[in-house]
Amino acid sequence: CIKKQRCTCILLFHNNPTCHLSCAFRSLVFCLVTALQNARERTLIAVKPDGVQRRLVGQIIQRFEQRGFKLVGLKMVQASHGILSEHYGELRTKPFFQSLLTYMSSGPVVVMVWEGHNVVQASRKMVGQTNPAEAPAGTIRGDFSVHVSRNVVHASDSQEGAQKEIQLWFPAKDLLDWDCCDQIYTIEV
Ligand SMILES: Nc1ncnc2c1ncn2[C@@H]1O[C@H](COP(=O)(O)OP(=O)(O)OP(=O)(O)O)[C@@H](O)[C@H]1O
Ligand SMILES: Nc1nc2c(ncn2[C@H]2C[C@H](O)[C@@H](COP(=O)(O)OP(=O)(O)O)O2)c(=O)[nH]1
Ligand SMILES: [Mg+2]
Repeated sequence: CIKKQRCTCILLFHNNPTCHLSCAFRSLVFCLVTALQNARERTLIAVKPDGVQRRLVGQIIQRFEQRGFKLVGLKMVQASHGILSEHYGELRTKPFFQSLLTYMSSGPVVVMVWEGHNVVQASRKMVGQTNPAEAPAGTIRGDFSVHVSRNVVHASDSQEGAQKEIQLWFPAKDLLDWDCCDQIYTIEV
């Protein structure tokens, strides 16, 4: 007698009070689990070589922290063409693909995994359009960049993409599950 659709649980009442109670309990558990899963959504953010060279790492991290997201993985790496070709596999046929790899491997990148409610979509909005000329002021690209080939930061563009990119850049053991003491003040669980 429970119909589940995402977190919307509809109870269809009938005459058996025991079953009614157990249904209510199950739907409550389902809602809690769904809320926790949403809160654990993760995305991959990378400060590209131009962002590192221009000492923008701190300001970029600060934007994600102050929005209320939780940092669960962080490293600085000199990325190889191998990992970058996989990361940008969908752009393989684009005319700028080789120059993109050259630019992305030209210096260190700071790669991060951020966690939180709706983090994939929210971070795309915080980052702004691919072409900084179209990115509004207030977004990272809109505030810190002028040209599409030097747009400072990467953000996963879907939950599926985020999962693949996180697996590509981080072994699971390097991602930390930790309790944020302010979590109850940033989402409703
Ligand atoms: N026309 C272009 N000229 C130069 N570089 C480009 C161009 N279009 C895209 N790029 C580079 O390729 C990257 C990947 O392009 P994509 O279409 O995935 O944009 P994005 O998703 O906004 O960026 P990213 O994947 O790095 O977050 C861009 O971030 C940018 O660095
Ligand atoms: N040089 C050059 N680079 C480009 C062009 N289009 C995209 N890129 C680069 C910048 C992007 O951040 C990166 C990845 O492209 P994307 O995944 O389509 O965009 P985005 O996810 O970074 O917003 O590739 C492009 O037209 N020319
Ligand atoms: Mg992209």
